[in-house]
Amino acid sequence: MTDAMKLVVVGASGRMGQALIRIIHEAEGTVLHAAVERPGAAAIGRDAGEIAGLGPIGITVTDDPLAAFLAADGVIDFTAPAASVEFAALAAQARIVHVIGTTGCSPDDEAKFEAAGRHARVVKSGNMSLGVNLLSVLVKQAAKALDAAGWDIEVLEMHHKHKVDAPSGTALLLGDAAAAGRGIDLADHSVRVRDGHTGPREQGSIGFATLRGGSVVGDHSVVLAGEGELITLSHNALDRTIFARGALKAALWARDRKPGYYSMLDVLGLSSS
Ligand SMILES: NC(=O)C1=CN([C@@H]2O[C@H](COP(=O)(O)OP(=O)(O)OC[C@H]3O[C@@H](n4cnc5c(N)ncnc54)[C@H](O)[C@@H]3O)[C@@H](O)[C@H]2O)C=CC1
Ligand SMILES: O=C(O)C1=N[C@H](C(=O)O)C[C@H](O)C1
Repeated sequence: MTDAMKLVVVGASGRMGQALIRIIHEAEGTVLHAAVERPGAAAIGRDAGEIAGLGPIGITVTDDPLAAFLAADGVIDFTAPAASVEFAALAAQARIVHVIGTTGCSPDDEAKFEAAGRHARVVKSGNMSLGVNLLSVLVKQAAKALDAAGWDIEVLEMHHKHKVDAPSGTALLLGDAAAAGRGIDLADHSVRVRDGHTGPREQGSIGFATLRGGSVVGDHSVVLAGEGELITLSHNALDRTIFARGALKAALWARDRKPGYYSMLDVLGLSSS
């Protein structure tokens, strides 16, 4: 029997960090090896289980990621772009699995994650849930079937008031899926903001609309708007455990892979859809 996979949670006291600590605690096949926070964070020196609402589990939150990574099998990272870039270099150095859920990353950051995949097994996705990844396959099919002359594509999202990046990683993932279905590059066709006298909609563009408020975990819709009819493909996240479970699945999947840069579609066997 294989040993339980030893996982480090970085960003341990964040919303996702706490959800991950709880899920790892109850899951079979994984064990929490270490919990890491940024230097100066209030959680440093506290018990990770206490922070996640489990009661003490004997893992003290540290600000030394490399020491944690060197004796671990993988790291799960829902933090911030600059932190994830730093962790990617350390995970490559330690030759471990790096699951990255962080959103709002720049093209330059993405290039660094891909480079880290030469030594680490990196899995990155703007959304780790099964539902959103399946939705992206449906969006790609719909965008392919419905031509740009007759059908306009708009991506809508709403998140909690604490979210710092926009459009969400999921909205961009769904926009990418729509663009792939149309055989175009999202970067050349996206309209991320509209304000003032914008003129009529440009045919073939993919628009984004962002809402923020309250405690919404994550709602996404892709609207395909035709003459006299609308098709709406939607996903509503009701609980952060869907992302934490997906991240754990990704870590276990990546454990026996060769170094590389993978997506959640690879993990779920949907990459050729
Ligand atoms: N891909 C997915 O399925 C999902 C992605 N996310 C993304 O995950 C990220 C985190 O989201 P939340 O947990 O809601 O944010 P949060 O702000 O609650 O947590 C982030 C944590 O990372 C910590 N952190 C920042 N820099 C660090 C460093 N250098 N070392 C260690 N820890 C560091 C912060 O102190 C904080 O505790 C965001 O980018 C969010 O968009 C969130 C949910 C699902
Ligand atoms: O910040 C969040 O909360 C979420 N971020 C991800 C995103 O940017 O799409 C995934 C999920 O929607 C929650």
